[in-house]
This record gives sequence, structure tokens and C-alpha cells, in this order.
Amino acid sequence: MEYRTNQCASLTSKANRYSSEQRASGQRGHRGGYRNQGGLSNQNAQYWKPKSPKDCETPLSYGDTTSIGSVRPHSAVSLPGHVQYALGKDISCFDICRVEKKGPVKLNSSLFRKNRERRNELAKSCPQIKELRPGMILLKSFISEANQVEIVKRCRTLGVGVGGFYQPGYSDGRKLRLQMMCLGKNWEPQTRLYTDIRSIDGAKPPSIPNMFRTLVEEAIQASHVYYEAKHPKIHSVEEILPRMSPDLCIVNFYTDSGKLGLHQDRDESPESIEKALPIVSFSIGDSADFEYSENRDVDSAASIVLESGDVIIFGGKSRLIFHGVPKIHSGTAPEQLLEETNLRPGRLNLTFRQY
Ligand SMILES: O=C(O)CCC(=O)C(=O)O
Ligand SMILES: [Fe+2]
Repeated sequence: MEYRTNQCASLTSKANRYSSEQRASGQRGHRGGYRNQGGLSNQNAQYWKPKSPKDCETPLSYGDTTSIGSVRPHSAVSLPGHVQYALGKDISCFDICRVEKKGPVKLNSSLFRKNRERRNELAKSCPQIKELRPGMILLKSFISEANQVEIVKRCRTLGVGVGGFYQPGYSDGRKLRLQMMCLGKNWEPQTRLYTDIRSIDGAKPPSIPNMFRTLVEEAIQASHVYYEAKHPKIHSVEEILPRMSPDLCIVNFYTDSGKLGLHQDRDESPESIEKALPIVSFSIGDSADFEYSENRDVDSAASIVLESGDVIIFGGKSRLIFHGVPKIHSGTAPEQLLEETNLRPGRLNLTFRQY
């Protein structure tokens, strides 16, 4: 897979060079270290087929230019959920929301849920920021409920359109235990390269909505304020956590059985890795165990629970931290979010990066 534009020609050679260096050193890159693979999995995927054009309409209200079909590859005709591309491949996109009127949502005990939502409310009035290790910072309940709703709606709209959610796989046939969509640039699991067009169907990834970029900026800003207070004598907090401007985002949706093995995010450009530009990760929906470790050893990994609205950032000295998602806690998503979005049981994760 190559970049198709002149502008990206230099990136192509860098990306290829970087990838062959990785291969030469025998290191596995981004999401390379899966465990518990257990063969193929379709996560009981549900694919949305529009019944009428009205089904395709989800209003966008933040003044972005992104919309269904705005980035059609070649001269293809597309319909959300069932897109036919010039490459001749027919892809059904996974719909992260239920189309039908809300059915019975299986909830944990209501007391447990109420307590957790009360905790979240308290946290919002007094946001908790915690450094997990140098350059790795957790912002609890950073994304407001209204913004969580908006993010789900936008991911849903983009996810059933051109370049939307699909279950990626490796060249040996193994499938990742999640649904994925890329924004800005496409990440190819088979080659571990970033490309402008995805090989599975020739689709061009939708662009990153401005609203998402603003939230990323705010999360980095809040981290800097935290570090300034913690290290008043430091010359610049960017020594601990560099600023970054995302040009790509990988959006994952995990159903109850979804998971992601310990891996490093290292398929971004050598410059990005060298400058240790952070990864900014949003969690929405069901909670998940998130483990991280300096090495590939799962047994020595630390573990935290990421809840809906949490943001985790890892850059600087933690840029190449191994991390993974071994478990999704079903039935833990905020009730209000489910009511307003019809989000399926599961967890939505967005990781923003600068190539
Ligand atoms: O889902 C998560 O929290 C992590 C996702 C991740 O590590 C990735 O997409 O590279
Ligand atoms: Fe990752």
C-alpha cells in the first residue's frame, strides 16, 4: 500500500523504511502482541442495512465539514452500511448503535449504577488528574456526558459510511477482537503502515471532526496545567508531555467479548516517536480493564479501570509503553448515554495520534 499523493510521497518512503527497520529488528509494532487470540471472531457483529434514506440521517451540529459520503473513493456509489467501491469489494459496516427502538438494556444492579453515576458527577465538579508514571496521565471523567453523546453520534454516522467500522485482520487470517475505523489516515493491520486509502475496500478515511480535535487540545492543556502545579520549577512542561496536533485517530469498538493484547503504538513516523508526541485516548461506553507495562510481560503489568468519559494520555517517557485491554465490563455504561444514543453494549475508544 502506498500513499497516493505527491504530498505524501516522502511519508511513504519514511513509513516503509520505518516498517522494514521494525521487521529487521524483529520487533512487533502497533497492536502486534496479541494474546488469547483464540482463532477468528466476529464478535457477534451486527451490520446495519439502511431501510430508507432517512435511516442515513444523523444531524451534525458542530459546524464540521465531515459527513456521510463526503470522502468517496474514486467514483463509487455508497450507502451507509452497504458500500460498493471501485475496487469491487462490498463492505458492510458495523453499526455501533441499535437501529431499532431501544430494546431491553441489561443493566448491573441499579444501586451500583446510581453510586457510580453519583461518583462521576462529583468527579466532574472536581476533575481528577493523576500521573500514572512519567508522561502517562489519567484524566478521570474528563469528557462531559453531552460530549460523550455527541462523540457516539458522530462515530456512528461516520462508522456506517464510507471508510466505516469493519473487523480488521492480519495477513495470516487472524482477526482483531474489535471493530475499527480510522480517521485522517488509515492504519493497515497487515502491513502496520499508515496509508491514505485502505486496502480492504479502497475507501479514504473520513477526516477527524473539529470537535474531537478541540477535546484533545483541552486534555493536553489540562495535563500541562497539572504538571505546572506539580513541577513549578520546570522550564517547560512540554519536556514531560510534548504538545501534539492529531492528524489521525483509530476508533475501536469492543463488544462484551472484545479485547486487545499488550502492544506498543509505534507505527507513527520516526519523528513523532523520537519527539515522544503523546497518544491521547478517549473511553466511552462500558468500562474496561486497561493494563500497561514497561515490557511485554503481562504478569507484571499494572491495571486500571477506564470508565466512560475518561481520557488517558501517554507521551514523553511513556510514549512506548506496552498497553492493552484484556476485559470489557458489560453493563457499566452510563444509562443516560445509552438512552440518548442507543449505543450497543460495549466500549468505544478513540486514540488520537500525530503521524
Ligand atoms: O482501547 C484502548 O483503550 C486502547 C486502544 C489501543 O491501544 C490502540 O488502538 O492502539
Ligand atoms: Fe495502542
